[in-house]
Formats: sequence, structure tokens, C-alpha cells
Amino acid sequence: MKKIVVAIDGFSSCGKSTMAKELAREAGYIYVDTGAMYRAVSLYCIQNGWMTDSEINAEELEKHIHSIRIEFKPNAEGKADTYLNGQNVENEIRTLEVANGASRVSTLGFVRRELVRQQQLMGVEKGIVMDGRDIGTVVFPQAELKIFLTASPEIRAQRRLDEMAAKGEKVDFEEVLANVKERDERDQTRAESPLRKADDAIVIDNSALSRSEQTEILRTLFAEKTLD
Ligand SMILES: Nc1ncnc2c1ncn2[C@@H]1O[C@H](COP(=O)(O)OP(=O)(O)O)[C@@H](O)[C@H]1O
Ligand SMILES: Nc1ccn([C@@H]2O[C@H](COP(=O)(O)OP(=O)(O)O)[C@@H](O)[C@H]2O)c(=O)n1
Repeated sequence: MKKIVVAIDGFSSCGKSTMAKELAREAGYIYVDTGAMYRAVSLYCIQNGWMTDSEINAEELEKHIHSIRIEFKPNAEGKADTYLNGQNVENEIRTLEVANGASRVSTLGFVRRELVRQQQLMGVEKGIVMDGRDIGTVVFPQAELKIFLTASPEIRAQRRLDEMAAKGEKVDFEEVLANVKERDERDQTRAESPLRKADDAIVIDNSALSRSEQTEILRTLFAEKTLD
């Protein structure tokens, strides 16, 4: 079976990482959550006091961009946790505040260039499933399988709310919905690598699909692309 690159892009909280992780596990591929990388940069800015509600200190961030080390290491359950300069930040990066900051730092060209460079290095040997916003358009335009995942904003907000509630976090639906819509809007309208469907991407709307149904669709597409 030939090794390929699988690029999964789409809107916030629609299930990209759920399907990407599942496929990577089954195929024995590396899985990379590029959103976690933008979230780690966001957390780094917050920790250093470089991000307020209205501004990002882009000058300081640019000076330090090469000192930000992001790694993924398996935890006791075998899932990859995100590390920022040696610290496990997997839980910290999943807040709405960090998500919002991620969508703001991701508009900066020098941030995107550095993270894209690292992502391309991770995929040189193929055998990788990567999810994000620009994987099929910018990071791996030659990816053999490209998916553009979507679902209605209300369904996506409810899924994210359920996930946060399961972790014991108290957030309200309107707050999560506003966060999802604001990030979608910023992702689609930014000048640098805006979120858009690659011309050769396959669109999957999973609003009415279960996790296993969406994985089955992906599994079938993957099998077709990896036939020798
Ligand atoms: N088809 C689905 N039906 C219901 N919930 C789903 C489905 N796919 C994913 N989820 C859940 O939705 C939430 C967001 O999924 P996630 O994979 O983190 O999205 P993304 O990577 O696009 O942000 C998670 O809690 C996940 O378990
Ligand atoms: N390849 C990527 C991945 C994420 N991002 C940005 O990073 C933010 C967080 O990404 P994420 O994938 O963790 O977000 P969710 O879909 O999990 O809510 C997004 O809102 C995007 O603005 C990006 O610009 N490019």
C-alpha cells in the first residue's frame, strides 16, 4: 500500500481532529493537530502579556517566534498531548480564550510561515494525517487526499459545548456559538492563507453523521487513494 498525505481542513469544531485521529490510528500514520500549534503560540503570547483584548504585541512575538518549541508526545492513554517549551499545555490550550487568541495570532504572516515550515517538515516522509485550515491549500497542496469538513455553526457549537461540559467547564451555548462564528469569520477573511476549500478537496457535511459514519466515509476514500 502506498503512503500518502491526508489533509483535513474545515470550520471550527466540526470533528476534523476526531476523524483525523481515528484514520491515523487505523492506518498507522502520524497525526498532527495544527490548530494545537496555533493555540500554543496564543498561550505563549498570553503567558508573556503580549495579548490584550484589542492588541497583540507582534514585535515581541516575532522576536521570539524561533524560541517557541511545540512538540506532541503520547500520554498514558496513547493520545498525543501538546507541549510548549517542554511543558504539557494540552488542557490549557483548549479554553475559549486561547482559541480566540489562536485565531488572532494565526492572521500574522510570520507566525504562519514558521508553523507551516515545521508542518511541512513533519510530512516529508508522508504517512501523515494533518488537520487545520490551510493544509490542502498551503501546507500540502500536493496531498493525495483532501477533505473539507463542515457542519452547521449551531451543531458545531453544541458539540464543543458538550465536550467542555464533560470536562466540568461551565460555558454557555451563546458564548461558544459566538466564539465559533467569530473564528470562522476571521479564518475566512484574513489576508494570509484564508480558510477555503482546495479545488480538489472532497466536501463532507457531517451535521447529520455519527462519528462512525464519518470515519467510514474517510476510510473508504483513504482505501481508494492508497491502492497501488
Ligand atoms: N459526527 C459527530 N457527531 C457528534 N459529535 C462529533 C462528531 N464528530 C466529532 N464530534 C465531537 O465534536 C467535538 C469537536 O470535534 P473535534 O474533532 O475536536 O473538531 P475540530 O478538530 O474540527 O475542532 C468533539 O467533542 C468531538 O467528539
Ligand atoms: N492550520 C491552521 C489551524 C488552525 N488555525 C487557527 O487556529 C485556531 C484554532 O484551531 P483549532 O483547529 O484548534 O480550532 P477548533 O476547530 O478545534 O475549534 C483556528 O480558529 C484558526 O484560526 C489556522 O489558522 N490554521
